Amino acid sequence: MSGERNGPHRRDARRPGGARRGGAETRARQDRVSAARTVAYDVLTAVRESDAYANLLLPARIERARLSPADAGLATELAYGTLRLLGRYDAIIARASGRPVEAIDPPVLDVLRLGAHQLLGTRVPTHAAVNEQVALARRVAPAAAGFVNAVLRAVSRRELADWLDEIAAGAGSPDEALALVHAHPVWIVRALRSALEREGRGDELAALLEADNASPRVNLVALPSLAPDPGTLGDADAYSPTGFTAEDPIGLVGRMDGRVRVQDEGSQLAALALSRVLPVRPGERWLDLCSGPGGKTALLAAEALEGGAQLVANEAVPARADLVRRAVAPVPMEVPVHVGDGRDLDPAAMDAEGGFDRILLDAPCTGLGALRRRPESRWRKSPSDVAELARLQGELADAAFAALAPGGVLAYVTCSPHTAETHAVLGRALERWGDAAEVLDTASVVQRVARHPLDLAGDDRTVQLWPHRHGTDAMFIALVRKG
Ligand SMILES: C[S@@+](CC[C@H](N)C(=O)[O-])C[C@H]1O[C@@H](n2cnc3c(N)ncnc32)[C@H](O)[C@@H]1O
Repeated sequence: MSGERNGPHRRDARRPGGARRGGAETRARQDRVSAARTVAYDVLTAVRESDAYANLLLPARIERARLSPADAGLATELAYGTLRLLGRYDAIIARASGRPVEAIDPPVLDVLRLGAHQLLGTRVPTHAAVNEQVALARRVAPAAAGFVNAVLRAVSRRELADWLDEIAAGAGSPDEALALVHAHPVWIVRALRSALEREGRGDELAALLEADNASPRVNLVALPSLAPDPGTLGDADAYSPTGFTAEDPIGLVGRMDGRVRVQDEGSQLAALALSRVLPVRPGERWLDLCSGPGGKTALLAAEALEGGAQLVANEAVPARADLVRRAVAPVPMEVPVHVGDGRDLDPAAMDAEGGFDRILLDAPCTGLGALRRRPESRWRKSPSDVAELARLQGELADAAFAALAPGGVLAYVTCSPHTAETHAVLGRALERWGDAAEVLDTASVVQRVARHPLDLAGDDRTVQLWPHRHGTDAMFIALVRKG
């Protein structure tokens, strides 16, 4: 063993300049950063500097770097895990370095965050995590390599549980402690708590925050009548009758020509609540008002085809309207996709003079119900987004309700559980609509649609799904009938 180690040195020493080359080789080895870490670091940089979306950027970077499946998995874990838990790691780095993170150069801070995640959130051995991050620091901020080494060694000297106790103890309030430990902004912790408390389930808050920090499974939808039964393709979902998981989801999607798609189970239940609220009368007219990128439109189209209804889609953003066209292409029926602001909705221009029988308003929202899917999103949002979106949601709801035919049903859906976007928008809309509107027992409809009973809480008129309780995104669904 010692011979193996000494061999190269002896050989180098006999050659003129050999010792120098040996030093250079050692330095080169020390400076090596694995491709997976380089990709993860590049993604962190792009998210910080250019507001990039990690879930869009990462696959392209993985492909460009030609990572093996194992390295792609490591790069994904490092980038997503670091971004999700950023607030927690910043608090730990501040303590380990003895200075506020605002005083650390952003590129160096990203190196430290990536290192902290390897040390506290993965099984990467300590020496590999520290050495590679120091090598990365030498590449991106050479003067800070010693600092990175010292901080990461300090981080590595304690277990995660000890660090969490320490940052919780240093927090200014119980809410701030929860926010630091579970890596959510405080205002989001408060919003989620108040949504759970509204259902009498405030004690589930920690479970919800933890569920937001886990990677969601890849869930699939088999378009009814067009794809084989979900149970024959993989493991059927617990709740969605059209949903399932499979061993090789992406391969399966590739082979099924758009008839099998990636779709969250909660999104499927939201679309099915509308398509199955009542038996479909042939010739019914359906509208998907805010349809991009078209996940729910595709499912609605398959359901409309089965029942003999017609479907029209609308989307404000042209590029997203194109995605809707692509999503519905495998369904053998014509689904016109309009581009326009849903608030200016004109049923006559969509060939529905008498109004629509069913409208899905899957409203633009903060997406606080899908935090596990978009790792950086929680740090980018602010309470002012909520107020702005709530106004838009109310205006879209008014336009949708006005476009319903008598007896028609509106599904108001958000992938946010924030009560300002759910109950408050709905409550104010119902006041404006008065006796013309009746909220249906949405909970019974969703239970009837679901494969197995769901543990739903709160008011039966609306449904709130949750990642920690149902394994879905936190979708809100309310069915409203026009008198
Ligand atoms: C929550 S997403 C819809 C997701 C879609 N239902 C699906 O399942 O794939 C909301 C969509 O509304 C669009 N949108 C935003 N403002 C709009 C408006 N004023 N009118 C119509 N669509 C709008 C957004 O571009 C976005 O594509």
